[in-house]
Amino acid sequence: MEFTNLLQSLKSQYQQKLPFVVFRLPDKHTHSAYLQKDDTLHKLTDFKSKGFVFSPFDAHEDTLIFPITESVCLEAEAEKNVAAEKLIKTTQPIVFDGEEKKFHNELVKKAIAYMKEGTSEKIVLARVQEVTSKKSVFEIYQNLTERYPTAFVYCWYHPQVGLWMGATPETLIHTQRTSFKTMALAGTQVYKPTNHYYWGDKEKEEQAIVTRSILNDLKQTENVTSVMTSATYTHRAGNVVHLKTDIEGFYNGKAETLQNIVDKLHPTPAVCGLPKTVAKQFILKNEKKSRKFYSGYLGELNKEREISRNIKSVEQQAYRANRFSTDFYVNLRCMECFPSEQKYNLYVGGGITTASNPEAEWTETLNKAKTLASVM
Ligand SMILES: C=C(O[C@H]1C=CC=C(C(=O)O)[C@@H]1O)C(=O)O
Repeated sequence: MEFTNLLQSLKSQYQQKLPFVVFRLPDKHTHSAYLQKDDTLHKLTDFKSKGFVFSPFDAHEDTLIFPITESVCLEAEAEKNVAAEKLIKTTQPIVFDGEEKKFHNELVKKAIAYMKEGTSEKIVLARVQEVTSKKSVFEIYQNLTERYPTAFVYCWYHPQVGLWMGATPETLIHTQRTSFKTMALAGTQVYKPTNHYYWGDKEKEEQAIVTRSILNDLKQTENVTSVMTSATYTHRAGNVVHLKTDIEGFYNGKAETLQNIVDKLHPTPAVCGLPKTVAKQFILKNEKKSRKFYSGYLGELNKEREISRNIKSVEQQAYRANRFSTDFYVNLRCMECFPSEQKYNLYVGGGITTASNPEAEWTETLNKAKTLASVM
C-alpha cells in the first residue's frame, strides 16, 4: 500500500474516533498500523494474546491491547518527507516557567537526601514539559520517523484514553523463537558531531546499575538460560547519546515465561531506579504529574512471521511451532497529545544517584525535550 493511502485510512479512523496505532520499527522503512474495528477498550489478560500492547508505568493500572482479530492491519513503505529535512535546522526553543525548574531541582535534592540515608542506589525522576505546535499529529509522526531512523516511532490513539506519540531508543524485549534480546541504557550527554565522548564515573555507575539489575532479574526467572552481555558502547538517540549494553539469552519460548520476563524487567532501573519498589514508591509519591503511559512499554505481542513450508525434520518442526515474535519498547521520549488545543505534554526524566547535580539534571530534561520539540 502507498504511504499516502495509509495516512488517509489513519485520518479517517481518527475522525471517526476509532482506536489506532501506527509505528515504524528501528532501522526499518515500513510503517505498520492496527486500526481497531470498534472503540472497545480491550485489556491484556495474558501473554498468549496477539496484538499491539500499550502498558502504563504503574503495573497496577490496566495494560491495553488492540487485538489482531479485532483490527485491520495495514503496511506501507516510507516516503521521503522533504519537510522533515528542513526541520533539522529549526529547533523550537523550550519555554519553561521558573516554578517548574524550582520544583524539579527540589525534587532532585530530596531524592539525593533520601538515597544518602541508604534507602536506594538510584531513582529516576521525570517531569512534564508542555510545548505547543500547529502541526497535525500525522505530520509530527512523519517528522519523527524521518529524524530518528534508529528509534521505535509510534502514534497511538484510543478515544477513551487519549493520543500518545514518541520516538524511543530503548528496547524492553525482542523475542525470536526461543531467543530474546534486551538492553541496559542509561547515562546521557549531548550528541557531538565529532563522536568523541568522555563518560564520567557518575554516568558509568548509573548505567552499570541498570546492567547488573537486568542480569539479576533474568537470573531469577525460571526457564531463562545462557544470558550474555556485549561491551558497553555509546548509542545516539537524536540530539543526545547514551551508554548501552546489549543483553541476550534464551528461554523456553512459552507465553508464561515471556510474561515472567517482562514482569521482572518492567520498569527497568533506566526508568524507575533501584531497588525498584523503593524507587517506584518515591516516584509515585513525589512526582508532580502522573506518568500514565510514559516509561511503560508498548509494541507487538506474538506477531506471526512467515516461514517456509518446506520444513520437514522434527527439530525444524519444533522450531516452527514457535513462529511468533514479540517486540516491546520502553515508552521514552514520548508525549501525550492534545491537538485540538495545539498542546503537547512531553515526558522527560533522568536517573538520579547521590553523585547527581540538580542543575545538570534539569539541563538533561531540557536536552531530552528538544529531541521531540525539534520536529514540532
Ligand atoms: C528516563 C529517561 O531516560 C532514561 C534512558 C536513558 C538515559 C537515562 C539517563 O541518562 O538518565 C534514563 O535512564 C527519559 O528519557 O525520560
